Amino acid sequence: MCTSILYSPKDNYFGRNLDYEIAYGQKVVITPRNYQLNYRHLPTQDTHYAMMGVSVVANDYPLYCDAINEKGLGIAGLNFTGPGKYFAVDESKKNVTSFELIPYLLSSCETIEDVKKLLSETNITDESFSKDLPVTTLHWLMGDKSGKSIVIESTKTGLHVYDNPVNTLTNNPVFPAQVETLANFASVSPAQPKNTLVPNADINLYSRGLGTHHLPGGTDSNSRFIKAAFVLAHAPKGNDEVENVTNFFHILHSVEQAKGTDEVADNVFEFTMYSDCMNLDKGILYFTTYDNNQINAVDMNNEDLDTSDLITYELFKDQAIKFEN
Ligand SMILES: C[C@H](CCC(=O)NCCS(=O)(=O)O)[C@H]1CC[C@H]2[C@@H]3[C@H](O)C[C@@H]4C[C@H](O)CC[C@]4(C)[C@H]3C[C@H](O)[C@]12C
Repeated sequence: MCTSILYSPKDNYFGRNLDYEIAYGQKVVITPRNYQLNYRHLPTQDTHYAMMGVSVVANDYPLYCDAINEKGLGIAGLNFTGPGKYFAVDESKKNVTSFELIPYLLSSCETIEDVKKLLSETNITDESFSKDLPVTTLHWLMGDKSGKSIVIESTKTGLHVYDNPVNTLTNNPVFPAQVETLANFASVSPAQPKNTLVPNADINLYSRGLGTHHLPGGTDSNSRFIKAAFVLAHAPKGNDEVENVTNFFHILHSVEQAKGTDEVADNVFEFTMYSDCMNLDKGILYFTTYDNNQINAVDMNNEDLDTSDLITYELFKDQAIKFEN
């Protein structure tokens, strides 16, 4: 399972938990403006917006899991097995494979309005990158500097783009059905509840936090959707970068998966491999990983973005415990 959010206290922060059981050797990857972007069905782009995110690099191609561009547009791909469906090439549309979608959108769009326009003439095709890296069915959360986000879903009924009122995305079911379930938890609150159950009885509110008693805590995607939407909606808005990056990771870590809690096959467990937080306004990617709680960062503006080769940084690191004695 995965969870992605857009948090906008002042600057806008976009990112995700990547929960899975298979590591693909992801790195932090910057694609500079003059890296040649090739597509299966579209013309090569010799120059485009620079982008940065978490990616697998295969045959010198950036296979992004999530990324932002230099204009402050962010995107994350999350598993969407079941409802998700890609199509054969459609000559009346711009055809883009699912693994090209992130560079395709980030290379030329500045806002989610630009994305909506481009997607209205786009078909996502069902071709794989290679035999070893087959097609994965995803849906995507995208956010920009306006503080608004959209969800992109390609299903058997076609390509859909939904405005996202809660700036949160997890996995199944389809996004409109996910949003509908929020109603079941509408009374969840950070405040202590009023006794409307048996108003005449004197009910002892025996614990703090009883307003969240019905908040789901499971690792399933609907539970994480509700919980992340709640924690995000009530997150404080800090004044400085460190405070807001810290808040961001607390929101994501409220739905992270500890090893041993989500069994996907006999004795195989999904867990939160990494969490990232990308400042859309400043072009900085912060990250933590399962084995390293330290917040690490890469600032794309500290690189020469007018170059043509991919720039990579290690993502998975060892734990760094600071002994005090
Ligand atoms: C597994 C990841 C999604 C995590 C997630 O949503 N987990 C929930 C699992 S489930 O619902 O409970 O089954 C997805 C997100 C982005 C995906 C990667 C990106 O799409 C980039 C390439 C695309 C290639 O086609 C396959 C390898 C790959 C490198 C993908 C591997 C894998 O499918 C990733 C890493």
